[in-house]
Amino acid sequence: MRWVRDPLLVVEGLTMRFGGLTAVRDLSFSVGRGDITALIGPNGAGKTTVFNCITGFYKPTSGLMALSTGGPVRLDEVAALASTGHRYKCVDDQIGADGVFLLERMPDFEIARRARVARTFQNIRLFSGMTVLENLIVAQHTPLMRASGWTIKGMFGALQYRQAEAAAMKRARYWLEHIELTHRADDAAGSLPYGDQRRLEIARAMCTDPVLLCLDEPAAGLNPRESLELNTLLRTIRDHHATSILLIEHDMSVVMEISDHVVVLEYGLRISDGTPESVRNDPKVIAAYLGVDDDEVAQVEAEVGL
Ligand SMILES: Nc1ncnc2c1ncn2[C@@H]1O[C@H](COP(=O)(O)OP(=O)(O)OP(=O)(O)O)[C@@H](O)[C@H]1O
Repeated sequence: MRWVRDPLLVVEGLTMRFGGLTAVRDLSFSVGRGDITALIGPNGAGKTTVFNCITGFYKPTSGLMALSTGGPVRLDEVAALASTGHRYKCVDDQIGADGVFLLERMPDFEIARRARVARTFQNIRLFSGMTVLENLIVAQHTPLMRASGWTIKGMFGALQYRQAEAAAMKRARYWLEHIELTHRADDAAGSLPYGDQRRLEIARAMCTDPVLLCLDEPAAGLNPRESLELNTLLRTIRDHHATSILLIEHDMSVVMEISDHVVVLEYGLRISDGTPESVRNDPKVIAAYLGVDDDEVAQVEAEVGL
């Protein structure tokens, strides 16, 4: 169980209130380094709110979210850092350097750049008028701008900038091949079929070289063939890259097929946490899903093989 042995992210006592509504209540769970972790639960359980807290879109009401890129999160180290009042501690101050990051204290752009957490949204947010390849290059804007010395070196074609540009192109081409869209590189992203756009979004997020990739319902709206392609892509990311995946997903066949670890929420509370097998046989989880519409019950039972 990597989420115990080698946690990349530890969430402790996370609470998020919107006025009188508590969307997430004292939630604790870990994400194992190298795992695919699924966050599941009925509609309104608080899954997207958790994502929004981890990625800095919301500032949580209370709680701790510690991410460690160099080795397992150690709570003594986290407590020592928290007591200093700092947001993170890196090996050196370079962006991208390994370190410990207190996400609840960091703004969203710093979470993306320094802690290297990338995300996708429930609705597709590609630059639809740009080409497929341009979408992958734009994702690498920050390292390119840094190498350009914020335009001057870029304008004069400095070696450092040309090297960064070549590296960005190489990475974009690598991901294009992995999502099998090399032949569509010069087409507008908005002209791709839905499933291809979903995979392009994931490839774009991977171009930022994240340690944690947060995917909000990546299988939503996909047909069975596209779902299989998505599973293959996510397994490739897990098995061949130093990127752990945290996903929200309603499609139980995807969750049970590819997850190493499943965390179940209901009304903002964690009701189950473990391997896919243990979670799908957990009476609390079955009851939570039985609490939804009858047709959804039948669908979930069929998908988890009950
Ligand atoms: N910005 C907000 N302001 C007020 N209430 C919010 C806000 N965001 C979420 N909520 C509420 O918090 C609760 C949890 O919502 P959330 O979107 O996190 O659930 P979810 O599990 O992701 O649901 P779904 O599966 O339907 O996407 C809901 O009652 C929702 O209405």
